[in-house]
Amino acid sequence: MSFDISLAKRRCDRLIAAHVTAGDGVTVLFGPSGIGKTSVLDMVAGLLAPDEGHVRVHGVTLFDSTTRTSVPPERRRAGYVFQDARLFPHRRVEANLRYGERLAAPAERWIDFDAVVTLLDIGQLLRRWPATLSGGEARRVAIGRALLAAPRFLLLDEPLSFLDAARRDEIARTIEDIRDRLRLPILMVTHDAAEAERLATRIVRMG
Ligand SMILES: Nc1ncnc2c1ncn2[C@@H]1O[C@H](COP(=O)(O)OP(=O)(O)OP(=O)(O)O)[C@@H](O)[C@H]1O
Repeated sequence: MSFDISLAKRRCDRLIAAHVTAGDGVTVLFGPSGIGKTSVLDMVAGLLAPDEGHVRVHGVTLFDSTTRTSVPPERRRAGYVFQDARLFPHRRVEANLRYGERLAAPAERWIDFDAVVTLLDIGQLLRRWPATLSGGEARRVAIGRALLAAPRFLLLDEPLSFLDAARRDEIARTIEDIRDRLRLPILMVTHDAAEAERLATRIVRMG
């Protein structure tokens, strides 16, 4: 089982709850804006504390309220790609990627710099500053930085939002490549039904 997640949290008078049991591939959390999809990714990553529940990935417990287990975020081996890329603005693309690489213990690395650059087709961007990148380019670099940190799973928050049709297709193909070639389990959030249909191995509806 890739993901075994059951979480609940009260936030601003809203009860956020998610139940996911999923094998390999892309698991899409689908639901309307404000239902708590990003909050669920934050809880899986360890950035937000659930009120109760558990998070297990590949059988490893990352959080369990009954045993008061909570693995710190930096030890969860999550590759979290935020909706707004969050590249370091004062580092060139290559330095952003190298930052991810340095987060991975050498023994845990399963993909190297050149393979990531090829997979994401970002070789021509390495000397550029983040401020000069298009939305789609910035997102590809953010995915690359996440992969270089040797994650055991990826968390993608609205990876196709705010892009034109051609760029959306590009990122969608990248996600399909990661799903099919790297075989990395992906938990992805979207409120777009077509996006969910295209990429999902399974869809978990919230709300
Ligand atoms: N930092 C915060 N502090 C308190 N409440 C928050 C915070 N961030 C989000 N919320 C609330 O938690 C609820 C879920 O928000 P969340 O962003 O997880 O939803 P979402 O489904 O991802 O929405 P969207 O698709 O608009 O990003 C909302 O009611 C929101 O107002």
